[in-house]
Amino acid sequence: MSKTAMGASQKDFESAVNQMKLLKKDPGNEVKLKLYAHYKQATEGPCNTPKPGVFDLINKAKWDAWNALGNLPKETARQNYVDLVSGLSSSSDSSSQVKPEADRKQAGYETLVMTSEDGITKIMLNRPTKMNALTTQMYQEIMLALEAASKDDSTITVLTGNGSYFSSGNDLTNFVISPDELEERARRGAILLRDFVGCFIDFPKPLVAVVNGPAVGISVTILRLFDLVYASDRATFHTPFSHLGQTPEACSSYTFPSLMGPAKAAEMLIFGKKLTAAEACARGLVTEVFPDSTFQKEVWTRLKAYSKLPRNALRISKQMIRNHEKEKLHAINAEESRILQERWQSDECMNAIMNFLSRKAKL
Ligand SMILES: CCCC/C=C/CC(=O)SCCNC(=O)CCNC(=O)[C@H](O)C(C)(C)COP(=O)(O)OP(=O)(O)OC[C@H]1O[C@@H](n2cnc3c(N)ncnc32)[C@H](O)[C@@H]1OP(=O)(O)O
Repeated sequence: MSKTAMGASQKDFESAVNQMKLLKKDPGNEVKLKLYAHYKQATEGPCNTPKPGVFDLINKAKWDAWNALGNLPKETARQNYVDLVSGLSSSSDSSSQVKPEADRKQAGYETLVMTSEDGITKIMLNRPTKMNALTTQMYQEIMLALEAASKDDSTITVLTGNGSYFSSGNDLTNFVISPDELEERARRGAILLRDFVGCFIDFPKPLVAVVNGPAVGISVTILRLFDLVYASDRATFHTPFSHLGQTPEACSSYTFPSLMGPAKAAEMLIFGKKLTAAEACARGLVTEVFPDSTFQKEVWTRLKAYSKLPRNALRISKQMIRNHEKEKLHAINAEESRILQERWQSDECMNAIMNFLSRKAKL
């Protein structure tokens, strides 16, 4: 089965299983349980063995982890297992099997492609088979990439997506955890979210979103923290937070009403109305919409011209526009992250995510 059609192939999976055997550093119990659960789900399907007794602690923890995956499809479990091992291998010295040159991403990023050319640093989300859904690793890599871009000698920084989507938002498998991990994971998720959004609030240079296709969730709300948002006319903008038992993030509870008025913001953030690119442009979320057939050519020509403008003048002007709001945005970001930490532990949220994972619900 090809990787493009169904995520990780059986060969990728077997290679990940072999890679695990070579791992020298113990990844810790939490990760080992997650690997175990996804391995069992990928090879045997949903957990249907009797629950071990309460004193059989190790086997009970393993059973809980596997059982928590519910009806997660085998293919998804296989892909998650491969993603997990790939994350471990990249941070371990046993990642001895160096990838072939052509396959290696620049500067050690696993989930992004980062390039710098003509005064423009481009950060491209690179999980096209998963619609660029944002994993924990990806949030971390984006923060690292932004940090590097803020210090390099480029004039403009661009975020875009590889493939048909800009991004489908938070990777819902981030929530695939056993119930006893939930509180701690929600706490860590809130810190990750606050730090991630904080990097955008503080980013010192002109930041441009090249929205190549549909955007969902946090990949929409974060756009108001960019200086320019160029969208293909194929792009859509969807924030289905209530459907997921969740609430707005990336300061959108403040920035969207101030941008488009509370009534239009409510339509998106409370009721999950999906906007076309033209509608998003009319509401001020998008700077300009281009026909998909000429999108890349027109946008990059424009950006290359902008990148020749005096670097410091651009940076200082951006900071003058943004500095008034910065403190307020950080406070809102902290509050939204705190509220989401609670939401992620709610039945409403867990049910919505299990429905997506078991393919009962899609946007
Ligand atoms: C720590 C910080 C937390 C910040 C919180 C942010 C909140 C949000 O971002 S909420 C938004 C969450 N996103 C979603 O609810 C989108 C869920 N995805 C979908 O509804 C659909 O996948 C789609 C409408 C985006 C695309 O549908 P389509 O039929 O075209 O393609 P699929 O076959 O569904 O997708 C291909 C492949 O990609 C996987 N995938 C896509 N999006 C996600 C996602 N957000 N999380 C996890 N996985 C996703 C999908 O499962 C498919 O995988 P398989 O091929 O392995 O089945």
